[in-house]
Parts: sequence; structure tokens; C-alpha cells
Amino acid sequence: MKEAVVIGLGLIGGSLALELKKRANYKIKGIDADPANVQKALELGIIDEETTYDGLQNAEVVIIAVPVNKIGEVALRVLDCVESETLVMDVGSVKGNICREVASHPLRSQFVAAHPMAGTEFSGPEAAIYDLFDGKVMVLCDVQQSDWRLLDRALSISKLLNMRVKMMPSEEHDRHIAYVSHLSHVISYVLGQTVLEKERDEAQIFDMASSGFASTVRLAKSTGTMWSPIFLENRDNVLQTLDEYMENLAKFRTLIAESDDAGLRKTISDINYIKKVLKG
Ligand SMILES: O=C(O)C(=O)C[C@]1(C(=O)O)C=C[C@@H](O)C=C1
Repeated sequence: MKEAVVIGLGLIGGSLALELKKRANYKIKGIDADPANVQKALELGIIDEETTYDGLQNAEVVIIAVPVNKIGEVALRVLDCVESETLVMDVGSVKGNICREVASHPLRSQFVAAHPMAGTEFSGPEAAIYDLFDGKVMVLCDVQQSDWRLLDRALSISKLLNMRVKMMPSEEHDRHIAYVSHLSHVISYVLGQTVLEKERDEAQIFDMASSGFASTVRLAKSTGTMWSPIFLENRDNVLQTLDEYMENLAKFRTLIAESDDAGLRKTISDINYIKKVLKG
């Protein structure tokens, strides 16, 4: 039976474990710094057994799904322990720092830097979902640094999950992801913060909130354990997007302050182009 080891049994690690088990009959071994997560993952049938870094020898694939600030050190430790045929993949949301950290390891070519573009606002093994990755994009970075046979295995796993693969340099990934993922989270947190501060003075404001508020503030339910390290690992790119966002916000504010109906309609109509680029 093929073996996969998943390190970090949260939403993403847990969901990958479920998929590999159900879709390809892998035996899943798990590692997590929090014993409660291991216990929960065992109870939920996400993993078959707990293991340690000494138990990586028979793994066909080791998936690292810990918070992004910990991936580099975990990846180096894993590469120190694995056999020459094992694929080591991370699934973090920031790729440049991780690729730099593993760059000089003698087994660098066994590592594939991956980012499955899927998630929810929930966390922990109980948040793991079967089908989470179905139809989504898997980004693979700096692939020329990986052994082609192991890259091929990463591609097979992506195909198994029914994901579309995109390959790009890690630096480009980090610049783009700041716009389409990290900025949205900052905005949602600050929206939640602004409304919560108001709610303290004027109770019942949330009674009026409907789907518009719910959809824009959904991401604000995501944990700081995951998102603070993402913002800090991709700091320069996130700051760049925030500067551009704040500039646009100031322009939008001016249009409202000046009761510029034509300006507002034109700006909104331009932004409505998003309907064409984002389907669904
Ligand atoms: O839908 C969500 O709740 C997510 O946060 C998913 C999301 C995203 O920003 O789209 C977040 C981080 C992952 O690295 C990939 C996807």
C-alpha cells in the first residue's frame, strides 16, 4: 500500500489526507505539533496513524501543511530524513521564502513548492472537506529546481484531486497572490473591525446585516495563526497592494464627498468588468 505522510493536520492538510485516502487508497500517517489535532484526525478517520520524523522512510509523498512561517524549517528537517525516491511538497500560500530556504539542501530536487488555490475561513482537522480542491488551481513554483520524476508525481496528485495546474516562478506567485488572496483578507479583517467597533456603541447593528455584509466579511473569520504569518512572509508585496488599495479608496471617498454621481457611475461601471474576468 502506498504511504503518504501529512505534516499539519488542519483544513488543507486534513482535506488532502482525505482525498489521497479516498481517491487513491493511500495509507495516511500524520504529524502535528498539537496532540489534540492528531487525536481529532484519528477520530475523524483523516489519518490512519500518527507518526514522527523517524517514520518517513516508506513515504511516497510527504505533504507539509503547517503555517507558512514554519514551512522552511519543517521542509529542511523532512529533507534530512527522507529516502531518495520520496516527493516532499509544501502547500503554503507564500512561496519565495520557502524556495530560498530549501535552495542549498542536497535533496532540494525532491522538493516541489505547491499552492493549492482552495480554502475556507475555518481551520483544524474538523474543517477538512472531501472535494475541497475539485476544479481549483494548483500552482507549482520554481519547477526547474525539482527532479522531473518527482514533479511528475506532484502533477499526478494534482490530477487525482481534479485540479488545473499552473507553473510559475515563486517571486511572481507571491506578487500575484498578494492581489488576489492576501489583500482580500486584509480588507475583510478591517471591514469586520470597523463594524465591530461601531457595534460596541450601537447594539443591534448586526441584526441588519444580510448577505452583502456576510460575503464581504466571511474571510474575517479566518485565524490569525494562519494569516499573520502569511502577511509577514509576503510583507513587501502585501504592503504594495495595500498602498494601491488605499489610493483607490481615497479616490472613491473623494467621489462620494464631492457628490460626483457621474464619477461614481463611471468608476463602478469600470470596476464591473470584474464580472467578465471572474465567473460565478
Ligand atoms: O476561500 C477562502 O476562505 C480562502 O481563504 C481561500 C484562499 C483564497 O484566498 O482564495 C486562501 C488561502 C489559500 O492559500 C488559498 C485560497
